[in-house]
Amino acid sequence: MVPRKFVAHPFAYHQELDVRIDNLTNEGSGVARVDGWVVFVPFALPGELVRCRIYRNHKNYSNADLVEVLEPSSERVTAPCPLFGTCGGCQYQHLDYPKQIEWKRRQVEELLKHMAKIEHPVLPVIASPKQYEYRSKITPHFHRPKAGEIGAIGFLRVGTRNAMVDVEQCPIAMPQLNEQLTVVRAEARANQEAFKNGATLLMRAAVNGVLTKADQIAIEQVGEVKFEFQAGDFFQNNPFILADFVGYAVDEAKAAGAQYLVDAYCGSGLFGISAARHFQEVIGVELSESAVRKASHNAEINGLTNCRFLAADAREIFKEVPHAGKDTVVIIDPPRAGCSEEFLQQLFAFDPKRVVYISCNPATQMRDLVLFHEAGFKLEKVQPFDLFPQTKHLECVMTLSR
Ligand SMILES: C[S@@+](CC[C@H](N)C(=O)[O-])C[C@H]1O[C@@H](n2cnc3c(N)ncnc32)[C@H](O)[C@@H]1O
Repeated sequence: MVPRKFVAHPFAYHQELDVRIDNLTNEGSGVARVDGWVVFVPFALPGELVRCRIYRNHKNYSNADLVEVLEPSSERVTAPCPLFGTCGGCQYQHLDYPKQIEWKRRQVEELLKHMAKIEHPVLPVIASPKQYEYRSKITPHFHRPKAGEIGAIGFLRVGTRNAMVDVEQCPIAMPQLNEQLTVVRAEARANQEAFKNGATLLMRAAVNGVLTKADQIAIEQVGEVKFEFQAGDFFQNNPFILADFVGYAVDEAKAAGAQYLVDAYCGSGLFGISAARHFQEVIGVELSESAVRKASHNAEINGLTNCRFLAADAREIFKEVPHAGKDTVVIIDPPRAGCSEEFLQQLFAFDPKRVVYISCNPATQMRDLVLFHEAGFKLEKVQPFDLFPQTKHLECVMTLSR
C-alpha cells in the first residue's frame, strides 16, 4: 500500500533503481545522484553499484532502502553482528575500520565547508584502540508489557523512533556488559508481571565492576587521574581512548599559556581536573547537581585544591570568574544540542585567550562555529577522535583563538 502522504515525484513508491554511490553522509547514508537528484541509501558504500527501493521523496532528495549490492566496494567487510542493518545502534560494521575514520574526517571537512562556510583542514581522526567491545555503558529498553508479556529488550530499530529490536548481545559493548545483559534480560522476563510500564535498563562497566543502579558510584581511571561519578550520570563511554582524548584537550588548553581555566559543561570534572596541574585555578560549571558534587569530590581525591565547581546553567559562569579573559582558557563540552546563544554571547564578551570546543555533534558545533567566526575567533585546529567505532558518531575538538 502506498502511504497516504507519499509524494510521487520524481519516483514512484517502491520504484527500484540501480544507482552508483558516490558519497557517505555524516548520518551514515550512502549518496547517489540520479540525473542530479540526490538519493540516500543507508548501508550502501561509496563506489558501489546498488539496487535500491524508493520509500520517500522530499523537496530535493529521496530516501531509499538498500535491496541488493550489485558491485560491492573493496572496502566492504562482513558485519559481525547478526542485527547489523536492523538495530539502529551501528551504521558502519560493513565498512573496513581504517575507511570508517577516513570518511569521518571527510565528513567533518564537508560540514565545515557547507555549514560553517569555512575551508579548513581537518586532522586525521584518532582511531579507537578497540573497534569492538569498547562501550562501557549500554541502556537497553523495553516497552510496556502487553498482556503481562515483555516484548523486545534492546535498542531502537533502524529508521524508527519507537520500535525496538531484541538484542541478546551487543558486539560494541564490553564483554562484562554482555554477560550482565544475559542475566538482566532473563531477570526482566522472569518478573515480567511486576512491570506495569516499559523500562530502561542501565549497565555501566567501571573499574569497580558492572553497575546497574543509577545512583551507584562508578570509578574510572583516566591517565593519572581517578574519577568517581554516579553510574546514571554522563561519563565518556569509551575508556580505551579516553586518556588520549582528554590528554589532547588538556594540551590544547595549556598551550595557550594562560593561568586560568574555565571548564563549561564539566560533568564530573573530566577535563578541568585532568588539566588542573597546569593552571592556577580551574572553575567548572555544570547543570547536574550530582555531577557537580562529584566534580568537587574528584578534585579532592586527586589532591587538588585549585578547582571549584558551580551547579548552574553554563551561562552563569562568567559572573563567577574573577579573572580577565586574556588570562583564561575556556573548555566547552556541551550536550548534543550545542551551546545556548546566551552562553556564547557572554563567552564572546568575556573574550578568552583560547577556546577548546569539544563536541559529539558536528552539526551543532558547526552552527556555533559560525557565531565564533562572526565574533572574530579564528579556527586553529580541528582534531576528531573516534570514540564510537562502527557508528556514525564522533567527538571533534576545535581550537579557537581571537
Ligand atoms: C557531553 S557532557 C560533557 C561532560 C564532561 N565534560 C565530561 O566529558 O564528562 C555535557 C554535560 O553538560 C551538562 N549540561 C547540559 N546542559 C547544560 C547547561 N545548560 N549548562 C550547564 N551544563 C549543562 C550535562 O549535564 C552534561 O554533564
